[in-house]
Amino acid sequence: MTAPADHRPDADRPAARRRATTAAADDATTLDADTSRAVRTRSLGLLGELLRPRWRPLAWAGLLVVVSTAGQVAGPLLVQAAIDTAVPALVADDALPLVAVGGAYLLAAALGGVCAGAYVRAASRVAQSVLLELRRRVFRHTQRLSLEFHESYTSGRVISRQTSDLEALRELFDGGLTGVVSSLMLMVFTGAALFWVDWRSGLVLLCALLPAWVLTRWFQRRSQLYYREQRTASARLIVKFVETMTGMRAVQAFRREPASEAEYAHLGEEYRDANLRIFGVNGRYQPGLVLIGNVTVAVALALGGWRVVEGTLDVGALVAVLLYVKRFFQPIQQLGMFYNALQSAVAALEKVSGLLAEEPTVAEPRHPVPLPAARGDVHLHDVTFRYGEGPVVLPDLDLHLPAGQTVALLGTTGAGKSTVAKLVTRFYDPSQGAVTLDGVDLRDLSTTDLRRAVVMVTQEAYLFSGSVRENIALGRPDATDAEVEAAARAVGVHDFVTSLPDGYATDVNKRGGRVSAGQRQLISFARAFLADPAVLVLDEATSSLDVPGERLVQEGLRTLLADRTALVIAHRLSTVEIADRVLVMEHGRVVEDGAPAELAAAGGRYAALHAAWRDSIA
Ligand SMILES: Nc1ncnc2c1ncn2[C@@H]1O[C@H](COP(=O)(O)OP(=O)(O)OP(=O)(O)O)[C@@H](O)[C@H]1O
Repeated sequence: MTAPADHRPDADRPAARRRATTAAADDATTLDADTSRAVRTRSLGLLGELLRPRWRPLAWAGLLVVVSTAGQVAGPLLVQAAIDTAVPALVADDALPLVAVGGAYLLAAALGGVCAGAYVRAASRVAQSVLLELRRRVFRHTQRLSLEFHESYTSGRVISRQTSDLEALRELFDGGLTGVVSSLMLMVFTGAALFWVDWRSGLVLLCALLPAWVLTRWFQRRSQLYYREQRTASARLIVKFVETMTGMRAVQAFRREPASEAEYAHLGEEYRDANLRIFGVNGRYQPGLVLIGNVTVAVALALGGWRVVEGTLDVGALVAVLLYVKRFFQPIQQLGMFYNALQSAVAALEKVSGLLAEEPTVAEPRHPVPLPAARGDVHLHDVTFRYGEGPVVLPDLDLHLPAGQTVALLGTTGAGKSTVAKLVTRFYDPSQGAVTLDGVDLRDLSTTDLRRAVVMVTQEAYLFSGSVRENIALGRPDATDAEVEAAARAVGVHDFVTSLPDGYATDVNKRGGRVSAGQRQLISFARAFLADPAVLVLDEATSSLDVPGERLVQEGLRTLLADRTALVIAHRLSTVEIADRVLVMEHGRVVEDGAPAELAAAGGRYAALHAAWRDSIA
């Protein structure tokens, strides 16, 4: 057995810092400078990782955008050449220069257009493949994360990572990003062409850049904050919606509809306000830029006109200058608009990269110890356990479950029964001590060996959409029809399945395929029976079944538990009676341990519980 300290993942990294930069930081709208930098580095790192293997198509897209921008920027230069050179030549009866300039104009426009189209197609292909990979990664990674993560990170938040955040990135990639790149390119080329035509007018443009820059910085700071707020508000809205819909039974049973509606409406208002703040800041930024652009055109016109009169600037050059100055501000406006999508996408990327940076707390061992055929000897060696930084739930528990024994676990609510189950199935690792299977620390087993050897059947007996057959074969998809049927027969659910409209092919979620709570449990027993683990952990359903239903489930259970180590969180007397051994827990400690008949006679807690059960049946 290895020392527990060796198994702690990320032991050298302060937990608080890790938490602050990963998914836990999601709800924060303001981050301190260090965290903000760490979040940015992480997002850029992710982006780099996604783009690096796609450098060839990216380089091709880059080439196309350069050619298309050059084609567009050539226009005013050709207009200048037409006015200052070709028209005077035509006046002197030489039409050739004008034909040449006209032809060049057409060629530049055609080249610009064709390359712009090709660029959009090339860039979108890269963008779509990046999105597809990100979508897959988020799904794969979320599935890999330990139960601890899923118990603390609500499903609504996971859903918004996969939906609205990836959607924000899609919006950016689809419309925005290609536009941002071509706009930036257009600005650089236009500025350079302006200096080329007349550097003095270029200086006028440079002066105008200062107020434009100040305005843009102001806009950036504001909108960054507002976009974070907007995304947080949107995630809260989704969380509330998902929670209400998944807990609909409780909502309706306790008539929580008005309260839920009020809370949802409040969150909706917060979301609306966050959006309004974004529009407010946009509404000031864009007209501000237009104003700066128009003032610059006016100044360039006045100065240029003056110099034309003086004879130091040609009319054609003045026209080209005005066209360039006007064109220079168009992409800035476009950038301003794209900035929204960019902000939204940056915030989304921060969150998605946070989720991807979460490490499974239950880590896969680097050098797993093989355990091809487990016997099922389970031992909790002096286990102490607490959830995260919370109070100690299990103080120093030493428990041995010999191979083949059926153990019923009883105790008051909150005593720690499910926690023991989660440790035996390694959904959590002990804070101190170790859990071993056939003498091997669970932390040293590969997930495949562990899940083959130890299976947990939970109260909910979750059925996935698909056929009954697929549901039974969940743990062994390669099982033959005969094996599936044999498992169903063994636990006594075969007759029920054959009575369904399409037998084993019936879709459990379709009409006619609806199954009762007891049948659902039997199907999940058949699933566990087929998986044939050495150790079975079962959280028995508390739902009361009718007497024939209960008898059926009980018989199924008896078959399922035979010949394997079983730990059953028992809620029924009949289950306890088929157990070889009963453990009664209280405040994380085992207070009674023995054969059911022995404990019933001993007059302790189990005896009292046993008597109460007997009375309730009588
Ligand atoms: N995910 C969790 N995070 C933090 N604390 C938890 C978590 N799950 C359980 N606890 C706490 O650990 C203690 C033991 O809980 P556990 O679920 O093991 O009890 P139990 O005996 O199975 O109770 P029940 O019969 O009600 O299911 C309780 O005090 C509970 O509040």
